Amino acid sequence: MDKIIIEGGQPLIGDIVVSGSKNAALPLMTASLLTEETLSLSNLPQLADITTLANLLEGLGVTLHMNGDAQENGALYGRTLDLCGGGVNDTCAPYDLVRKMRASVLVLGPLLARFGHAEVSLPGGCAIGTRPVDLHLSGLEALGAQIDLEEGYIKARAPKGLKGAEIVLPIISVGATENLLMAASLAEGQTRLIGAASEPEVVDLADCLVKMGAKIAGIGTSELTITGVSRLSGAAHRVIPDRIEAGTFLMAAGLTDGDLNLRGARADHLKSVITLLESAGLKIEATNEGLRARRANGPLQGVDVMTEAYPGFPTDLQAQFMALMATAEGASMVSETIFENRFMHVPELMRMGANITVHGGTALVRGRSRLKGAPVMATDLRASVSLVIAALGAEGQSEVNRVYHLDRGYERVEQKLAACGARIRRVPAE
Ligand SMILES: CC(=O)N[C@H]1[C@@H](OP(=O)(O)OP(=O)(O)OC[C@H]2O[C@@H](n3ccc(=O)[nH]c3=O)[C@H](O)[C@@H]2O)O[C@H](CO)[C@@H](O)[C@@H]1O
Ligand SMILES: C=C(OP(=O)(O)O)C(=O)O
Repeated sequence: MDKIIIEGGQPLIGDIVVSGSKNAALPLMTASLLTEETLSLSNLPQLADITTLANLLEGLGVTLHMNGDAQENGALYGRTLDLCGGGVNDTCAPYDLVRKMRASVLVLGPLLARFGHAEVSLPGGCAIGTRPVDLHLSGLEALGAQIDLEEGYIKARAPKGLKGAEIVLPIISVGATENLLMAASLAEGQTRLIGAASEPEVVDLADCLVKMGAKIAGIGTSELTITGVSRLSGAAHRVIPDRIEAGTFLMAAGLTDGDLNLRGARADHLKSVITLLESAGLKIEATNEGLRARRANGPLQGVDVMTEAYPGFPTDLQAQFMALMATAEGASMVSETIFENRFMHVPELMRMGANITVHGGTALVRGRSRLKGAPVMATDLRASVSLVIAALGAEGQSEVNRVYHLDRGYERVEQKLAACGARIRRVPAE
């Protein structure tokens, strides 16, 4: 397995172009199953998760054609992917592909709505929590689907098609909202989705569905009204910039006492993050190109945070924020309310000298002036990057193992950081 070696202590100074959002791109790709025409997605990041989903869609019969905007070391970036669902001839998403990535479950709604049947492997538990899909399933049942769980597979049928209904989501779920939004777009009649997620990635999907001919009201709010149509068409859509990648680099600027220009970062998607980082002592300015981040003056201060659904502080930035707080003056309470097992970066940060005590879903971080480099193990995507940015600010050398997690969600991360002065290199597996 590849590992990353980092010599810490260099301030990150320079420009970073923010990539297209992984969590927007994945549901958008599954929307190609809703139509026999071509969906063209630009600004697609090059990531392991995108490849996994592309393989899954190709297995179902979607034809894929990739064009790149820029090339580096033979790979294409800022790519445009044309997906044509005209030849879909299989409605089964097998375990081998679904287990690699939970977002695969997003093929369920579109397949069921368009073909009247689908079989999708249950994604199973994963590192950050149990992550059930009960809300996806009960929502589809409300739309008239019959669902059975057999041999680890979700077997869904709607031989007479889906019918609009009122669905109340008791927990805000990004994935359930996306699955139900896609399914309801091709259902007969009107669906009201109450308690819907309003994350920018959900909005991006809804915007694309509207371009494809869907009728959706309330986009960006917690109540979506979808009037089903009998068919959707192709469309061209640009994936939004990755707010989680941008937020990660904002924190990296703070951790290394650097000065970063994040080209393409959208302040409107990062309001709660910017407010929190400013109260911790970062100066974040909107520029013509995106966001500029550096320390305001002096050391960072400990501040408390609680993860929440959008527009609250995102769980996908909790690990990175904890790394930042590990070197702030004073203490910080970090409360994780979305996933029950998302503190796996804690023992690894402690190997670097962080002082953290965990009680249930809350971690008390007592800051110290500097962390020390150490060999650490990446356990999930955001935990991995928290270790990378902690190592960039630490004294001495760190070795981050199991970086395949990082490759799921951060495009060319070593190149982007090295271009801003980081001493970082990847050691490929032997
Ligand atoms: C590919 C993608 O976009 N992943 C993001 C998506 O994941 P994902 O869509 O899986 O996350 P959800 O918003 O669905 O999960 C939120 C909470 O709802 C619970 N839940 C969810 C569905 C369900 O049927 N039953 C249930 O109980 C989950 O266990 C969790 O506690 O949103 C999360 C929350 O912002 C992010 O951390 C992930 O990065
Ligand atoms: C948890 C994440 O992704 P996924 O939902 O695909 O596991 C993430 O992007 O941080």
